[in-house]
Amino acid sequence: MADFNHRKYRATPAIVMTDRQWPNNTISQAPQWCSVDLRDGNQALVEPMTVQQKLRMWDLLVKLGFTQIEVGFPAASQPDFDFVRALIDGDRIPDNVTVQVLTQAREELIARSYEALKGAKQAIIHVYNSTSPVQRERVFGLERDGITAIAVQGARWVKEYAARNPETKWSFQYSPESFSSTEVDFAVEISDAVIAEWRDTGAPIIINLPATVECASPNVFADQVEWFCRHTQYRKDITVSVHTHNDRGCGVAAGELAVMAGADRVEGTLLGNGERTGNMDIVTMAMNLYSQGVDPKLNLADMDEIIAVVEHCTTIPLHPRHPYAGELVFTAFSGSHQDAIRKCLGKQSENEHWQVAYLPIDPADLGRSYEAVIRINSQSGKGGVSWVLENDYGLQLPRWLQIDASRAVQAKAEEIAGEVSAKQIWELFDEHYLQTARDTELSHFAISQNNAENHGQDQLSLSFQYQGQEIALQGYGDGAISALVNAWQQEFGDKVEVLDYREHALDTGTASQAVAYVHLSINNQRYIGVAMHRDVVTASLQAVLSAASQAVEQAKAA
Ligand SMILES: CC(=O)SCCNC(=O)CCNC(=O)[C@H](O)C(C)(C)COP(=O)(O)OP(=O)(O)OC[C@H]1O[C@@H](n2cnc3c(N)ncnc32)[C@H](O)[C@@H]1OP(=O)(O)O
Ligand SMILES: CC(C)C(=O)C(=O)O
Ligand SMILES: [Mg+2]
Repeated sequence: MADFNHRKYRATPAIVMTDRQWPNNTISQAPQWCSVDLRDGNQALVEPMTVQQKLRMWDLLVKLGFTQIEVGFPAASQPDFDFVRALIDGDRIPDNVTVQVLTQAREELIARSYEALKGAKQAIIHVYNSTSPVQRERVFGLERDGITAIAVQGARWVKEYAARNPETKWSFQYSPESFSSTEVDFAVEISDAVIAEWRDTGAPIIINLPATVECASPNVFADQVEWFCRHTQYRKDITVSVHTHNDRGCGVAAGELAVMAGADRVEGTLLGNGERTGNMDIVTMAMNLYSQGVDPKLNLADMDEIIAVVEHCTTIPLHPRHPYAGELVFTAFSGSHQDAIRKCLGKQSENEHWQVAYLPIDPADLGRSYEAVIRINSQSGKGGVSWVLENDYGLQLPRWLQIDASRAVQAKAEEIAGEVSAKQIWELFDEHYLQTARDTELSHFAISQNNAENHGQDQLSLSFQYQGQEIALQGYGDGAISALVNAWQQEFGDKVEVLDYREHALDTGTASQAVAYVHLSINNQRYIGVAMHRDVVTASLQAVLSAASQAVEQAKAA
């Protein structure tokens, strides 16, 4: 039995700050994005990406509009080194894109990183060392001063090697790794020491604050970032970047709150691949901005391509409920959700803001079709069933028919304990309504329109097939349906009342058809008839016969 004991843990200390500003801020523009798919994402894979896979990911990142891309840790392995060379030697880096590489603060690794970047037009050298108490005490066995000395020495090497490679426009980036677990005053102190080392070079400086391990709620991270921004001596001279992980499931929230707290730049990966539970998911954060009317400055419209490339490169399948991208995220099974979506979509016009219940964004923006939005199982109601019949088969069911049809579909869903496809819904509709119409097929009819001989009414004569017999009827009425109802009453002695009648044209693609729906009360019992025909009067008469014949069947069975 595992020792499941919460007393083994303690709370991450909160930041003492009574005048925090970030909760009052909103995000009105996208931060700078830096993709770390090819480094942090890659280092978390069971099988790191091959050069071919990296190139495919690279091409996608460039296409999406990333202008800063961390391409690897070239001093760590030959494939990482070769990939950076492939980008530079293959002239694959567009002028507006800056590559970034990561290195520890060790001279041989820094030297190798510069070697990898030789010939790049512009590049960011990203150096890090770890700063939290656990890292200081248990991993490095050093006091704050010793840890600061590693960072400053690393910064000095970075500066020196940059000076030896002046053909490249360099930017310098420092990460106090494990920032989220580091005392804020020390994070500021060590970062300021690094900045002081770099300031005289004139190179752009990025200080990247990582939640290497997410160990507190996102508001605490936002406090740490705000505290950092307010206490560094060099706020105006630097770009403040954040790099969050998702250990508590709040990587995106922490990224967003950090931007509210002053971060200019956000590092993350597409769909959140990365160490342990992943890096902060740039797709989700960018789409969150998009859904608030903020230009995310990334073009994520071809979501299916993004998923295909990420799955190919990471060999990790996407969760079907992954925000914005998963197969099920724009799908509603619940009846009341389907009903609300159908009503809202019917009222949504092109030139207004999106106002559709249960759909935070328009699925069409990401190349998703509306057909996939509403899917039917036992949780679905009449709204969903009518949506499918309308969208896929062009039927605009009246409300009483929606209710009746959804009962049949519900029964089927319960029987199969699963999803009922659009095709199955159509088959049920056909079996329940259209088959009865075929069983009472109209052979011929003739109407003579109202004239004096007919007492100002229409005269109808018709015959139809019923169980191998040809049955003939004749009657008068105000229109064909009324004449048929009167004829039926007269012939069979039933009390028949038309409760409702609808018809509409149905574009089947090849030829235009009409569909008629009739709701009859026969001897105080309700019956539904539906029929299709290219002639609307034929469809109406057929629908009445279909409904009436059910009363006959029921009387026989009683
Ligand atoms: C949170 C992050 O994602 S950080 C990035 C992590 N990514 C990776 O580590 C992937 C790439 N790294 C690697 O492949 C390897 O670590 C290499 C090739 C770079 C280096 O490998 P090695 O030299 O064998 O050693 P290793 O990484 O284990 O380094 C440990 C040594 O470096 C020191 N060290 C670790 N990090 C740093 C750092 N950022 N700066 C300076 N020294 C460091 C350690 O104190 C330790 O020193 P010791 O040998 O004197 O005890
Ligand atoms: C190297 C740093 C930025 C990192 O990946 C982390 O701390 O998570
Ligand atoms: Mg990381």
